[in-house]
Order: sequence, then C-alpha cells, then structure tokens
Amino acid sequence: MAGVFEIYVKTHFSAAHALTGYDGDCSRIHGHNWMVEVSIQCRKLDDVGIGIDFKDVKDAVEEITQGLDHCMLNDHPAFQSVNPTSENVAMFLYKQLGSHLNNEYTKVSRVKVFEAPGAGAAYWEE
Ligand SMILES: Nc1nc2c(c(=O)[nH]1)N=C([C@H](O)[C@H](O)COP(=O)(O)OP(=O)(O)OP(=O)(O)O)CN2
Ligand SMILES: [Zn+2]
Repeated sequence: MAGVFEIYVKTHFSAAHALTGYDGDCSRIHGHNWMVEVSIQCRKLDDVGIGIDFKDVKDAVEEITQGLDHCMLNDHPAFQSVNPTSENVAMFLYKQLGSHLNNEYTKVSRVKVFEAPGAGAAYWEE
C-alpha cells in the first residue's frame, strides 16, 4: 500500500451569522472568530520534500475566506438556502478548496471549522 502524507493549515476569519429556525439565542445575529483547519493528503513529495506548500494552501484558503471575513454569512450566496452553521461552512470551504487544490497527487481530505475553541464541525467526502 502506498504511503500518504497529510498536511495541515490552520487559519481564521471573523464573521457574523444567525441560524434560521434555531430554538435559542443563536437565531439572533451574533459573531465568531471562526477557526479553520484544512487537511490535505499528498501522495508524492517534490525534490525539496514538500507535498504541497503551506503557503499555497494558505493563499487558497485566504482567497476563499476573504469573501466571508467581516461579513454577515447569511448574506453570502452560498448560504441563501442553507444556514451558515459550522457544518455548512465546513462543507462550503471543502468544496471550494478542492476545486482549487485537488490534482492527481493532492486531495483536500477534511475541513474543520470551529466557532469557538471547544465547538466545531468537520466535513469530508469518502
Ligand atoms: N452542530 C452545531 N450546533 C450549533 C451550531 C452549529 O453551527 N453547529 N451553531 C450554534 C451557534 O452558532 C452558537 O453561536 C454556537 O454555539 P455555542 O458553542 O453554544 O455558543 P455560545 O457562545 O453560546 O457558547 P456558551 O459556551 O454557551 O457560551 C449553536 N449550535
Ligand atoms: Zn454562532
């Protein structure tokens, strides 16, 4: 069986949201410093010994999260028909990042999103 490397990048953005249909305070507008952890599987290293450069991953995450940073997530096109929960934000980032970074040797394997250090969700596809 071939070996696989997993590369991790953590970043963050700040945004507000409100959960439609939620029975509690979270149905009102409130904000979080969202933390994002991206995992990427690499099946090949380059001559330097790098699977995918952290910088390239951070640039891709930044390109996507800049559309969320300091925004009301409910106003974003991705969250017009689904609530911007941690689950749905993780799925959005996973799909967006995959379209930027996946190739023959590299695959976005999981995206975790935390609304607070102790509360978050992950999304991946099998
Ligand atoms: N599975 C999920 N549960 C909840 C989500 C979510 O996205 N996925 N989101 C919320 C709210 O957005 C809420 O802001 C976060 O909940 P919580 O961690 O309870 O936030 P608090 O700041 O209220 O935490 P306390 O420890 O109670 O102060 C709710 N659930
Ligand atoms: Zn919240």
